[in-house]
Amino acid sequence: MYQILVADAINAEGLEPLLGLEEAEIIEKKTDDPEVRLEDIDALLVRSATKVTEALLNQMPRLKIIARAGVGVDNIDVPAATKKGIIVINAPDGNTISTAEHTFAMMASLMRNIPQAHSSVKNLEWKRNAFIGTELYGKRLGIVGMGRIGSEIAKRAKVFGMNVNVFDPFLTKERAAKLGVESSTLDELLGGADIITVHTPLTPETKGIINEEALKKTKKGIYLLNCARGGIIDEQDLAKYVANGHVGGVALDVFEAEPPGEHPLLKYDNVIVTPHLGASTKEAQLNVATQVAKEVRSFFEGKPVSSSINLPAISNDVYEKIQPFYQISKQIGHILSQCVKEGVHELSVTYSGSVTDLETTYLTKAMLSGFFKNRIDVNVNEVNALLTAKERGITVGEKISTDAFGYDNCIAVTAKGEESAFTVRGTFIDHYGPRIVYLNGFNIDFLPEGNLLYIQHMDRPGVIGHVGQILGDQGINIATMQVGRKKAGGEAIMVLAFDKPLSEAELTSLEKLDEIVSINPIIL
Ligand SMILES: NC(=O)C1=CN([C@@H]2O[C@H](COP(=O)(O)OP(=O)(O)OC[C@H]3O[C@@H](n4cnc5c(N)ncnc54)[C@H](O)[C@@H]3O)[C@@H](O)[C@H]2O)C=CC1
Ligand SMILES: O=C(O)C(=O)COP(=O)(O)O
Repeated sequence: MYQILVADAINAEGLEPLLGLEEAEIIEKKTDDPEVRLEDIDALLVRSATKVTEALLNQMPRLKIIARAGVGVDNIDVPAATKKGIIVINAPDGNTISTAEHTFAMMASLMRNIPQAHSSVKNLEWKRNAFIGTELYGKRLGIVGMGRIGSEIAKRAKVFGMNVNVFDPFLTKERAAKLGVESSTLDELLGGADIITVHTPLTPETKGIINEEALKKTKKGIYLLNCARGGIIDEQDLAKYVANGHVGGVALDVFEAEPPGEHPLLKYDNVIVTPHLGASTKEAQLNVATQVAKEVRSFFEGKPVSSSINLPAISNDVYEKIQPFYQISKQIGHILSQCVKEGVHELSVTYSGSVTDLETTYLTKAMLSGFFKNRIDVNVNEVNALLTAKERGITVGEKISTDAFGYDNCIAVTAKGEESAFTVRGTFIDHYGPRIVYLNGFNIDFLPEGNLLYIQHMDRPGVIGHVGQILGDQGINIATMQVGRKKAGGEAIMVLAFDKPLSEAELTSLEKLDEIVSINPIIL
C-alpha cells in the first residue's frame, strides 16, 4: 500500500486522479502531525508552506517522489532529494495566469489606493480627496524576469496602454520582439520605470537584485511590486526607502519569512500586502493539483513522468558509461552560460571520437542542464532539458563529426546569440579527467572545476607577470594558470583558478591593465 501524504492545502478535486491508484492511501496532514508516520510515506505533496528540508527527508526513508503543486521549489531541498534518489516534480504553468492577474490586481490597487479607501469607508469615513490615485495608462512598467508570468504581465500592461521595459539577461531579442517589449539593462529599467515588478525565481543572482543600490537609481515616487518570492526586493533596504519618502508605494504578496510577523514595512499606509495569494484561485489550484496528481499516479504505475525536475532517465549501466562525459557536458554548458553575455537562440553540439558510441542525447541534455543552471527556478535535468530550451526559444542541434582534434573524444558546443557566437570544446581523458581544450577561438587546457577567471588580453611581454603581481599584492593565491594564443603578439587568453571567488574590487584591480581586453569569472 502506497502512503501519499498531502501536507499542504491542495485542491481535493484535483487529487482525484490519485483515487484511481490501486493500493494507495491518501493522508491529509502536516508533516509534524504526531499521527503521521513519516517513515512509511512514499509520496509527499506540498505547496509553499511545508519546508522539505534534508532533516525532514532523513525521516522519510521510503519517500520516492515529492510533488510541488505550484512552481517555486525553493521550499524543497532538491539537491538533498536528488542525492537520495527522490524524484521532485512540480506544476510549472498551472498558476501562471492567476499569478499574473493577482500582480495586476495589486498594481491597480496600489495606484488607486483601493485597500486604504476600502478600510476608510468601512470605518464610516468618506474622504474622497485623501485617495487621489495615478493612472496606469502611459506609465512605464519595468518587468524584471520575463518568463511565463512576466510575459503574461507584459501582455496585460500593453492592453492598459502602458510602456513595457523588461530586464531578463536570458531573453533573446527575437522573443522580446515577439512579445512586443523593449529589452533593457537593469540600470535602464531602474532609471526609466514608474512601476517595477519582479518575476524571477529566488536564486543567488536574484536575491536582493532590487537593493539599496538599485533603489537609488529609481525615480522618486517609484512603485514596486513583488509577487514572486520574498527577498528578490531586499526588505530592509525597501523599508529604508519607504521611510525616506523616495518610494511612492509598494505591493507585496510574498515575504522573506512567511508569515512576516511584526514587519517594518507593514506600518506604512502606502505599502499594501496579501498573504502569498498569487496562485490562490480555484482554477490555478485545480490545475496544479490535477497536474501533480496525474504525475504521481503515472509514477506509481511505472510510467514516465514529464514534469520531473531531477529524474535520471537512464539505467544504471548506461549511466556509469556516460558519467564522465555527462559531467564535462554539464560543465561546458555552465561555462557557456557564464561567458555569453546576451540571449542565446541556438546551442549546437558536435560529438567526435569515442563519445559518439554513447547515447549523446543524454549528454546534450546534460549540457543544457549546465547552461540553464542558476537561470531558472527549476532544476533542469535530462528529463526537462529540451522542453525548457524549446520554451525559451533556444534551438538545440546535435552533430557527429570525424574530427576529434587529436583527442580520443571531443564535445564541442557553440552558443549563438544575436551579436556573437562562443565555442567551448571539452574532452575526457582516462585516468586524467575532464579538460576544456578550446575556448572562444583559442586552444587551451584546463580543469573545469572551482573558481576560474577567464581573461582575454593582448599577447605582450609582462602581462602574465602584472596579473600575478596585482593579485599577489592583494594576498590572492593563484592555484593554476593556463594560457593560449593564436599568434605571437596578437590576442591571447588566460584561465586562472583560485581557492575562492574574487571580489568585485579584486576583479576591478585587474581591469586597470591596458593589455586586458575582458575579464570573466567562471564558477563551476
Ligand atoms: N506569488 C505566488 O503565489 C507565485 C509566485 N511564483 C514565483 O514566480 C516566479 C516566476 O515564475 P515563472 O514566470 O513561472 O518562472 P519562469 O521560470 O518561467 O520565469 C523566470 C524568469 O526569470 C528570469 N531570470 C532568471 N534569473 C534572472 C536574473 N538574474 N535577472 C532577471 N531575470 C532572471 C529567467 O530567465 C526566466 O525568464 C517563480 O519562480 C516563483 O517563485 C510563481 C507562482 C505563484
Ligand atoms: O507556485 C508558486 O511558486 C507559488 O508561489 C505558489 O505558492 P502556493 O502554492 O500558493 O503556496
